[in-house]
Amino acid sequence: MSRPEVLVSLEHVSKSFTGAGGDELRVLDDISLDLRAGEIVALLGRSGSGKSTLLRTIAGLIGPTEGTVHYRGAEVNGANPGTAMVFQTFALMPWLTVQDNVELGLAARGVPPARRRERALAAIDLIGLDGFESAYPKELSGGMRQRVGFARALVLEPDLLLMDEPFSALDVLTAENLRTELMGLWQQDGFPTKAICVVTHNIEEAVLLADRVLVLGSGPGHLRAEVTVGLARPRDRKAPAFTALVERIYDLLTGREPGTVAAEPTPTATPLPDASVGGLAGLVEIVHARGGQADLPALAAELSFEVDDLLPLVDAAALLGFLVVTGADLHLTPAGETFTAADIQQSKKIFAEQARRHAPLVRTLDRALAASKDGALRVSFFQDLLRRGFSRDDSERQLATAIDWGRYAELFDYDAGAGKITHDVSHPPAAGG
Ligand SMILES: Nc1ncnc2c1ncn2[C@@H]1O[C@H](COP(=O)(O)OP(=O)(O)OP(=O)(O)O)[C@@H](O)[C@H]1O
Repeated sequence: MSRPEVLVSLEHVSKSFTGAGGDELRVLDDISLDLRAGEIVALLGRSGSGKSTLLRTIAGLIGPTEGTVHYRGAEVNGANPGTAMVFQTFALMPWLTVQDNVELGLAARGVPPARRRERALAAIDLIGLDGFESAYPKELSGGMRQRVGFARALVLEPDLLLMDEPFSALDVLTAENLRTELMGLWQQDGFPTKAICVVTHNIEEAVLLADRVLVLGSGPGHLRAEVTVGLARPRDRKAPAFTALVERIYDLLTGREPGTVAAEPTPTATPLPDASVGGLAGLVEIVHARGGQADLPALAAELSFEVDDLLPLVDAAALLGFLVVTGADLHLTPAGETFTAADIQQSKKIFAEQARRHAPLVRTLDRALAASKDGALRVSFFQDLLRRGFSRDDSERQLATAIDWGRYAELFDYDAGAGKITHDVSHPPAAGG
């Protein structure tokens, strides 16, 4: 059996933006992929991994810095004619009725008015907006507005429907409802699009919708793994095969990337997660309070946060050896247990020890200070070094995190006025680090 036709194909696509300081920020790195007729592909990754940039590149809304995008074999330069986009924030024209919003794209493509009207009515009907043709967006609930977003994209009958976190601005029930309806339509004959590519940072949503999940890694965004979801539709979130896949993808998102662990991790090879001491210690305490074990999605739901929001704290606690992450489960380690149970001075000592051992930038600063003549070093020295591996913003974030951690651990202090990192004289460094 021959494979379904390739609709859109990306070859060695990289994308860089020019940052605020004029420096180059690489957001996508060497991405190659094919999107084929008949499939739903989810692009899954953490915040900032470049998912939206990748989707906009597929749509031709932005051009790649390197590499090519092809639609049915023809190179795309400008808007990709085979795609239409559904946005997270609906992006409707508030001064136009539902009908006019849906017709807008057809007008831009030169479809005559009578045919426009006919096609818009069909799309409105398909997506369950019948009776709301003359309503204005402000009269509609979020769920209904996003239905307009879907109708406006589907009316164009794109080969490939692109969706950028289309359900994440909706409440949980509305989102679930719309997802289920969309999947119902997808399985019907006559659904006006051949393939769907959806951006999400929600693992369950990816497994619920997609035939293939492409997991993006960060810094810069790259394809980290591809997971095939061979489950029959409609899918049951509670089925063992479903939860097993979710667990596997959690491992891919939270685990270390193969090949990135150097013999002695360096500050650029092992960046510090963007987490304050207070934040990561709070997470360790919460896991401690739950008997040393917690399920990450359940914890996020309980705290009314997204899993994505908790990941930097999880990463930081795992880097420092306070938690171990297996799939979606967090387990307290003996070091985490002692850290939480100890008094403040003891906690600081444990933190200092773990940070020196496991947080490369903290270790680097600590060692450099120990070797300095007067126990003070210019922060710009480290900024310049970090710029070899990070953008300006990211190197500043790395230093801010290291300083926060080092201050708490009483390893060093920061004199912002002088722009110098200084040794915390009350606690001389341990010999050998
Ligand atoms: N036009 C732009 N100019 C400069 N930087 C940009 C631009 N667009 C995106 N970026 C940067 O590219 C990186 C990736 O952004 P992108 O929105 O693609 O990620 P994402 O994975 O979709 O994140 P999120 O889930 O938070 O939406 C970010 O660091 C972002 O600040």
